[in-house]
Amino acid sequence: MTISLVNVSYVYNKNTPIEKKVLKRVNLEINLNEVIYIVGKTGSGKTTLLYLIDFLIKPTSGIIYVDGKSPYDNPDKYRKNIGFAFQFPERQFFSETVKDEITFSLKNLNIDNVDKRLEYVQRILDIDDEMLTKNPFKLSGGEQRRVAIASAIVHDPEILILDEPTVSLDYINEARIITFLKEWSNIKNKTLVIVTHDIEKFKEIPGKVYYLKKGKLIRSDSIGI
Ligand SMILES: Nc1ncnc2c1ncn2[C@@H]1O[C@H](COP(=O)(O)OP(=O)(O)OP(=O)(O)O)[C@@H](O)[C@H]1O
Repeated sequence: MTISLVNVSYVYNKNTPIEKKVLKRVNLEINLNEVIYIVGKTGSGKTTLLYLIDFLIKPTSGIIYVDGKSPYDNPDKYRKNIGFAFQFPERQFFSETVKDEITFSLKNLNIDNVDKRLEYVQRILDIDDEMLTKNPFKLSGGEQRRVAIASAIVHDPEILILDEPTVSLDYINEARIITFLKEWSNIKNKTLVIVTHDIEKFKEIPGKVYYLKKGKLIRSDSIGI
């Protein structure tokens, strides 16, 4: 799956006194097997850009294509191929147990092999059986982050989008996430889009780097390629 943004602009509260132009004529192509980093200061529009890439919002102007077609006629069809872990995991949780949280999308998308898929994400994200029985809202920050990512990848999407996956994690949890990302990015036909304000942390995972500055998306030197 290739996602293309062509001259995409985004304005919050357009034509009101609190209008805020966030993205200005952004061009970006996300191809299969790529790792893409989006870096920028706080408030530069990184999360807004991710919402556009997941078709959660529509551009104010410009066009988004998926494999040459508009995703907005049937966004769920295309979203099946995308996993999104938000910056604040507790805002994406809604289940009473970690197991229900992780397996929700499998039931929702009518995917079989629930046990196998669950086992896989438990292994790759270091989630033990005891954690499965816990309330996701009561986990530590590092555990919540792993559960959020597990929920985002359990249906085996092609594209994984992560908003600040390592922010406010201790060293051990950060290392776990980096190890997972290395493993996942090496799987064939997977694409990774990572928003971060700290690109240094990801230097072991080669990828293209883009900077968001004053609403413009600028290609920078790649890391590790
Ligand atoms: N729903 C909204 N309504 C109005 N303005 C918004 C809304 N969401 C975000 N903004 C504003 O748009 C700008 C970009 O926000 P965004 O969250 O995309 O930035 P960011 O780069 O992800 O920031 P951070 O690194 O702090 O998470 C900010 O100035 C923010 O205040």
